[in-house]
Amino acid sequence: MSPIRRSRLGLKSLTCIAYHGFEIPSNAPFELKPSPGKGWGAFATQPIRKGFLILTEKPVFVIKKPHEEITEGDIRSAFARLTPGQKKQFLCLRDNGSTPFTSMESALSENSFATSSSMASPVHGLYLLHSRFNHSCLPNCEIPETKTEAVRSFATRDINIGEEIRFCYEPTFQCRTVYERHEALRFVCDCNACLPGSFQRASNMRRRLTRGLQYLTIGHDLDGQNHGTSPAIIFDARLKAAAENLEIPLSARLIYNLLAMALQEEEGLMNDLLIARFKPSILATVSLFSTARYARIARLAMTQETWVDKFSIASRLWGLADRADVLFSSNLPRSRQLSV
Ligand SMILES: C[S@@+](CC[C@H](N)C(=O)[O-])C[C@H]1O[C@@H](n2cnc3c(N)ncnc32)[C@H](O)[C@@H]1O
Repeated sequence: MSPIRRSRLGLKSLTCIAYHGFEIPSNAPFELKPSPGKGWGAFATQPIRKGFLILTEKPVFVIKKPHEEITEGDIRSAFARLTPGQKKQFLCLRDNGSTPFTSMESALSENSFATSSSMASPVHGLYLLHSRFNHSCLPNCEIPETKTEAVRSFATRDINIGEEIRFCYEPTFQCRTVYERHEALRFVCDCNACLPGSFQRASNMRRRLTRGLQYLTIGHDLDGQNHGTSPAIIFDARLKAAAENLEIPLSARLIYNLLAMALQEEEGLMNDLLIARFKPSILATVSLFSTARYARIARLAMTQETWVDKFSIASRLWGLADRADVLFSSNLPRSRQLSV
């Protein structure tokens, strides 16, 4: 049989065994192989310590356009500029490790990352290796947003040899129930938070609560909008209005922030990247207390080892009004940056 055949993309495609031809850096701590029920995936070939940089990867090509404006023609032009070796690897891409993609657009959307968080200059890059990482709602790896074209993955906990390396495809999933996650993913994830059982039930509750706590502290929902009743996140109309007007008192704001962190810790989602993202705003809230005794309690809370303990100490502030509350809510642009 000839190794060359016409693919459904209308391009000459190699009959390659999916992904065997991909060039993995010799020091990369993983291999690509089939992952039961998930096509192919990346599996640790050595123990990977928490915080370890797993892979830095440059894109095969980038397209500087919003995702919805990228056309088949844009991708064909980018493809035409590739080296023969890169073309060969691109043509080895398979939909979930099995069938050839039906269009260049679907090949790109399954294998790309948006690398610019700026709405003004969106960039989509095609990444052969990171696109092999499967999803988990309880991941052991994270690929932080980046403004550079190279994307990097980090271990968010220790990963054992032979364990699959998986990241969460959508950051808002920490606030979404299993039903909402599967609807967005369009496949059924098999992690502990998704499999029916007591962990899943507790997980749904934690994630729903985290979403509500975020609404209370940022003043809007995950999509940046204030929501009426559908879906109802905050049922108490006065509390909801206070959140949207950023009138939640400092004491409650700190408690909500710490409870959200404690819930993520309990869920198994806590990691150094998450702490780096949220701790500065929590410390900023702590620094705003002007009543000496409240400020002392807030600082004491932050010295505790776990987020549950931090929350537990901060709860002593519940219902207490600080002199800085008014200042805080009248300083909207600044206070919007101070929440989880
Ligand atoms: C970017 S690809 C990941 C690599 C892919 N498994 C492969 O063989 O090339 C994304 C696709 O992998 C599959 N997938 C990823 N995570 C999964 C999971 N947790 N459960 C089931 N399928 C998953 C889905 O079909 C998804 O559309």
